[in-house]
Amino acid sequence: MSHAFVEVQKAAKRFPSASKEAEPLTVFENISFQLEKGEFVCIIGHSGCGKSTIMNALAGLDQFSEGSLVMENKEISGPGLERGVVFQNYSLLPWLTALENVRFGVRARWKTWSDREVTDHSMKYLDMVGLKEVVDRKPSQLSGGMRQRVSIARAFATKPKLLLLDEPFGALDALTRGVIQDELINIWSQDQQTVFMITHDVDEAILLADRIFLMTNGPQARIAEAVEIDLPRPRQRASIVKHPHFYTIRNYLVDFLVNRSGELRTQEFDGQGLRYPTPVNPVQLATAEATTVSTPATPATESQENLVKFTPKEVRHG
Ligand SMILES: Nc1ncnc2c1ncn2[C@@H]1O[C@H](COP(=O)(O)OP(=O)(O)OP(=O)(O)O)[C@@H](O)[C@H]1O
Repeated sequence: MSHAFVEVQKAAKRFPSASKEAEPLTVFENISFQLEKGEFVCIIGHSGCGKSTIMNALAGLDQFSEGSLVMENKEISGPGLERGVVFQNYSLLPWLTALENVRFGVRARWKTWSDREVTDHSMKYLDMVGLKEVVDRKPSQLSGGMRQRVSIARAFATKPKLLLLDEPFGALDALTRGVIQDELINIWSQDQQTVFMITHDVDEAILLADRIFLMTNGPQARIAEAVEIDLPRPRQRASIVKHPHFYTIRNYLVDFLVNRSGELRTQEFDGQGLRYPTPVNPVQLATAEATTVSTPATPATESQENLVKFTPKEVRHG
């Protein structure tokens, strides 16, 4: 029996090809990972590698072709209120106001609550995302950022044990995105839900995540590594870039996406051991002595010198 909150083992997804003669499309295979309770995990990888397919399976909206998926030792076989999803396109009910959209989710979750309790609880979360003044507006009367906030408020208000975020800020401008990221951190730090989030934004992943899963390119994609983000919390967007590890981690992630996500596809992987990079002191790297120093000797810069100063280290055997 697993002690992990969520456990995926040897998962694969195959789609039949258009012609009968051709092989089915294997989007990904041999994917195994665990999520610990209260953990914030981001997953990044190039378009088409199967991130949304994994998320849909976690949400219970789709199934793997092979492998197992359990949450608290129970197989996930369909959608459930213990899992909340926020999609990029908000998915609000257009005929309901912001408040009614949130109330809808809260009412479904707590059927015995009075109307007052449902409203108060919904208002609390709308207030948290800064929408107290516009709760009576319908989605068409709200900006994109406001709609996404309603969607986040609705998901968090139902207090799902597992929150699934599929590029929730993808359509937002940089300023709004930053504000909502801060709100997400605030709510998550209060409620300590487990969050699994897809993003294409490396900086966003570093700001938010405890671990970042790196997916190789599809087809036959897999999770190649899990990068542990050891930057202290609470993290602030403005100051996180000054941390000596920030650019080291960032460069490592960018290097993976630009240079390694394609090459790694052909390498053998047993689906069990996930790896994270241990920052290596560039000076000691030159002497080939130590392999685990947590802080680079020189202040981090965005220069090429800082690229890939890591030695992967095996962790988490499932
Ligand atoms: N119903 C389907 N039938 C056939 N192929 C599909 C189906 N659904 C998804 N795919 C394929 O599966 C692959 C993975 O899709 P998915 O949306 O999970 O990728 P992704 O990593 O989330 O991409 P993006 O970052 O662009 O959102 C893609 O090549 C897609 O074309």
